[in-house]
Amino acid sequence: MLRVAIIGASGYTGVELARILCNHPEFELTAATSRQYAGKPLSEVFPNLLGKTDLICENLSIDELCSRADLFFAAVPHKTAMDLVPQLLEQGKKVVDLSADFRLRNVATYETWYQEHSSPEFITEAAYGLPELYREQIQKARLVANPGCYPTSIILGLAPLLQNGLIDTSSIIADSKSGTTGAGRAVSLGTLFCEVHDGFKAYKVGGTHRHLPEIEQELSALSKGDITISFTPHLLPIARGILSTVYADLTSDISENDIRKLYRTMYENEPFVRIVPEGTFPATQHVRGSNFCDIGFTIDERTNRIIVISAIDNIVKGAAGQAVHNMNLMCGIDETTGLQGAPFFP
Ligand SMILES: NC(=O)C1=CN([C@@H]2O[C@H](COP(=O)(O)OP(=O)(O)OC[C@H]3O[C@@H](n4cnc5c(N)ncnc54)[C@H](OP(=O)(O)O)[C@@H]3O)[C@@H](O)[C@H]2O)C=CC1
Ligand SMILES: CC(=O)N[C@@H](CCC(=O)OP(=O)(O)O)C(=O)O
Repeated sequence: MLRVAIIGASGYTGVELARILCNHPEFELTAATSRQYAGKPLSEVFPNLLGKTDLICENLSIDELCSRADLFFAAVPHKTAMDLVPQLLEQGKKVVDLSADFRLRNVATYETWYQEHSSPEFITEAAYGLPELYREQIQKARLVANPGCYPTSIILGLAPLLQNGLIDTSSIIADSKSGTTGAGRAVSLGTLFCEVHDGFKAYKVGGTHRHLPEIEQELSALSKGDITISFTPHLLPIARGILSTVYADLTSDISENDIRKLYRTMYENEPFVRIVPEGTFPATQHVRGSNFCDIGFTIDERTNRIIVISAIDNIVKGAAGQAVHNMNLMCGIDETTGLQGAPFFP
C-alpha cells in the first residue's frame, strides 16, 4: 500500500481527498493536517467520514510526516504551498499541489498575479496536471501542479477547436459560473448564506481574475500562438459545480457533425471526459460528485459562432478527483482507480 498524506485536510478539497482516498484500494491515508483541528478525529470535523477513517488531525511537521507518507497532497491556499512543497521534494517525496503556486511556467507572470515566488526553481519541473493534455509528463513527474477549477472546464472545452485551428483565437469569451465551495471553507463575508442564497452575481469582471494567465497559458500552448481571452466568473448559490459557456468565431464552414467527430476523436480514450449527445448540453447536476468533465456544443448559424458548454464538479474534476487521477498516473496504477463512481443525481 502506498502511504499518502493530506496537508490541509480541513478544507473543502481536503475533505474530498479524504473521501476519495478512504475508498481507494491502492493508497492508505496515513496523515491529515489541520492547525485549527489538531488533536480532533477527522471524522469529527467531517461527520460524513464517520466509520471511514480513524485519523486524528495534526499540526504540520514536515520531518515527522515524511516518515509516515510517500506521497503528499498539498491542499493549502496559494502563496502557502510554495514554502511547503520544496521541503517535501527535498526529502524525496512526490507531491500533487492543488494550489496555483506551480501552475504558471513564467515566474514573472506568477509574480504579477500573485506575489514574489519563494521557490521559482521548482516551477520548471512541475507538470501541469491536466491528464488529457499532459499524461506523459505527469507519469514521470515528482511534482504535479493540479489545475484550477475554472481553467479545467475552459481548457478541456476548447482544446479540440484550438488543436484543429477552427476558431479565431482573438474572439474567445468564457463565461463561467461556480458553486461557493470554489471559494474554500475559510469564513468570509462573501460566502455567507445570505450573501449567496437566492442570488447570482459576477465577480472579478474585466480581466482581473487570477485564473486568466493560467487559462491563456494553456490555450496558447494548444494553438501554438499567444491567446488573450475575455473571462467573467460568477458565483452561483449552489455548493458544488462549475458551468462554463464559451463563445468563439468559427474560421471555417466545417459542419457541426465534423466538429463532433473531432471532439470524439480527441477524447475517445479519456476516461473522464464525456461528449454529451447532440442537441443536449451539460449541467452541473449531471457531474456532481464525479470526476467527469461533460462537454456539449452547437453552432449558432446566425453569428457563425460556436458555443461550447462544459460542466465539472469543482471539488472533484476541478480539484481533489483530478489530484487523485494525477497521483494514480505518477504511481503507475490504473488511472481510474478510486474515481469510477457515477455522479450523484439529483
Ligand atoms: N475549492 C475548490 O473548488 C478548489 C480549490 N483549489 C485550491 O486547493 C487549495 C485548497 O482549497 P480549499 O480546500 O478550497 O481551501 P480551504 O480554505 O477550504 O482549506 C485550506 C486548508 O489549508 C489549511 N491551511 C491554511 N493555511 C495554512 C497554512 N499556512 N499552513 C498549513 N495549512 C494551512 C487549512 O487548515 P487549517 O487552517 O486548519 O490549518 C485548510 O485545511 C487552494 O490552493 C485552492 O486554491 C483548487 C481547485 C478548486
Ligand atoms: C467561487 C470562487 O471563489 N472560486 C475561486 C477559484 C477556486 C479555484 O479553483 O482556484 P485555485 O485553485 O486557483 O485557487 C476564485 O474565484 O478565486
